[in-house]
Amino acid sequence: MRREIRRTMMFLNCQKASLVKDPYIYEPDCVILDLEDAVAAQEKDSARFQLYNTLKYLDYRQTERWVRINGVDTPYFKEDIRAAVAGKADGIRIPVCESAADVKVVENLVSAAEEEFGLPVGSTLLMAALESPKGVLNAFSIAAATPRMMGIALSAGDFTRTMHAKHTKTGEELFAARGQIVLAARAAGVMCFDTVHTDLDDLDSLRRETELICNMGFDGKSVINPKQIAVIHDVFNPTAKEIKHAEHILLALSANKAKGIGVMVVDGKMIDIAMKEGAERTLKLAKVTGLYKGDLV
Ligand SMILES: CC(=O)SCCNC(=O)CCNC(=O)[C@H](O)C(C)(C)COP(=O)(O)OP(=O)(O)OC[C@H]1O[C@@H](n2cnc3c(N)ncnc32)[C@H](O)[C@@H]1OP(=O)(O)O
Ligand SMILES: O=C([O-])CC(=O)C(=O)O
Ligand SMILES: [Mg+2]
Repeated sequence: MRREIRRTMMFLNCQKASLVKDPYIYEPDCVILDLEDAVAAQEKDSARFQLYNTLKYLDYRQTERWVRINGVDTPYFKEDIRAAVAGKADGIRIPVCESAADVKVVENLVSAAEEEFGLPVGSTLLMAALESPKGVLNAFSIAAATPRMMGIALSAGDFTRTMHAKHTKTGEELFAARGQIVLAARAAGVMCFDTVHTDLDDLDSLRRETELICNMGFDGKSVINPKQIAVIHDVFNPTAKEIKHAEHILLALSANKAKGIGVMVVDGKMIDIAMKEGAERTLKLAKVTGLYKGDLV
């Protein structure tokens, strides 16, 4: 099912039936059925077989279904694309994407598979994981490579490896990449996602990291374990105070517009037309998540 919001994209190892059978019970916005690094080299074929059957026969309810194929430099990715499209995945995540040309290679195969399996050409979304200096530097051309592009994501495991950087809890090694990715995504009009948090037991640092990327403008975060979902949703969901403030802004802007007043004070803050879109975004997110029942958006 297609989602408007994608706060969480949870990885599932396609090698493990126990993981892929019912992940929707944890209510992530999206799942990423992984054929790449979570799957051992000798298990690629059986994981792909399991992927196809999972997509075809299991009902993931409200959860959007993505497939992480193997990279375009591997012998596996062409069959991965056929299986994902045949199973009607919502989208395909391209790992270690380095250029718009990589996106085009995948897109051409996706179009061919859509024709082969009788789906409308263009119906499968794409997203790209940027995991190397080249990928991050090419973020804008990758994000703008095709109308199928849903978003771009930072993948810090491979990024820190290729940068010879340390993966820290404070994330200074990721500042430049995060900044570049969120800028490129907004310029191209696509979504952007932060990397997985690998420290499974440290939910406090997950919260701090999620607050950082939420404040920067990211739309969501990749997830490796169900216990990370509630923390991330909690950070992304607007608070009652934010919802009230957004309502006050929209009401004040509309009332003052009629009087010819452009700048005003709302809840102690200066407000003008520049704040309208942000307030609307807050209320839309609150509406989709069931936190706002009003009719201002
Ligand atoms: C750098 C990268 O490329 S990241 C992307 C590739 N990595 C992955 O896909 C890894 C995804 N995550 C996992 O496989 C697992 O969470 C692990 C291996 C990290 C930890 O596994 P566990 O120690 O079993 O986790 P935990 O004890 O918290 O599991 C609790 C429950 O959640 C389930 N669960 C754990 N992770 C997931 C997941 N990613 N998706 C769905 N269910 C999950 C477990 O099956 C378990 O269910 P149960 O109670 O019915 O038995
Ligand atoms: O996409 C992710 O966050 C996981 C990943 O592949 C990486 O960190 O290299
Ligand atoms: Mg990776």
